[in-house]
Amino acid sequence: MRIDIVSIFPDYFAPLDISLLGKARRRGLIEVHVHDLRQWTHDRHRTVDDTPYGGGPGMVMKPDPWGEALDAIAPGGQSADAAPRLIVPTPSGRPFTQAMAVELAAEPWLIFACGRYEGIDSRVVEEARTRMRVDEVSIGDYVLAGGEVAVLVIVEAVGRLVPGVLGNADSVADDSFAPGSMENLLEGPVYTKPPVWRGRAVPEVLLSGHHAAIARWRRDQALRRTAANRPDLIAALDPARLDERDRQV
Ligand SMILES: N#Cc1ccccc1Cn1ccc2ccc(-c3cc(N)[nH]n3)cc21
Repeated sequence: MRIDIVSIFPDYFAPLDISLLGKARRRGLIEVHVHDLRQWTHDRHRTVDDTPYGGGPGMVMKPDPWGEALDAIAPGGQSADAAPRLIVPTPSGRPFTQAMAVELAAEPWLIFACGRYEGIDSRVVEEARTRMRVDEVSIGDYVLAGGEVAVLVIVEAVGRLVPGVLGNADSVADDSFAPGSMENLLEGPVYTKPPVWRGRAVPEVLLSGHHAAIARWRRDQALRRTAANRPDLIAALDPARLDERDRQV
């Protein structure tokens, strides 16, 4: 997978050189190119923003630098061998979900546009749609100061799904919210050594070696945590998938 990221703060993406994604890059599983948008400005002040038409607070990112950046990064647009998918984080985008992460992990080439100020002139997305697939994506119902943090979130969620990046493929299949998984339940509690820590013992069942009982306990814990923190997910469960024991939890 190739990833291009365009931002006026390229240093935001230093974390992509470490940990899981850093290893994936060194192993050639993911190729990441970070670009400073200002390299496509031509004035002395390297201007990327201007006042909004129609008035209102703040500034808006000018279309010209973005148009030139996307032209330079994806000159072929939708040509056969280079079909990038442009992801534009915005508070007004479609919710980013695990299902979307799975979908994006199958793409050969993603380009991320990191807006700042009050956003990017809307004609940039409009024009990009004429030559590539574009997704405007929100990572949650809160407002960030720009798209960079959202891109780090998306790149991590997508990158870990790229085949070979995670050591143990099974852990991806067990992910909460994994599409096609039995149902959307939150992860239950996890434990490791020591068996007693500051007087707190690991639940006996996890030390029992009784796999059916362990699976049952884990499902109970997942149901309890989901009911407590995400009652909306419980409401969305298919009743047919809940057995008598589940209903008692
Ligand atoms: N746009 C906009 C905007 C609109 C109003 C106020 C502040 C901003 C700041 N901003 C500029 C770029 C940009 C990108 C993504 C987010 C973003 C995503 C999620 N899920 N929350 N925030 C915010 C971004």
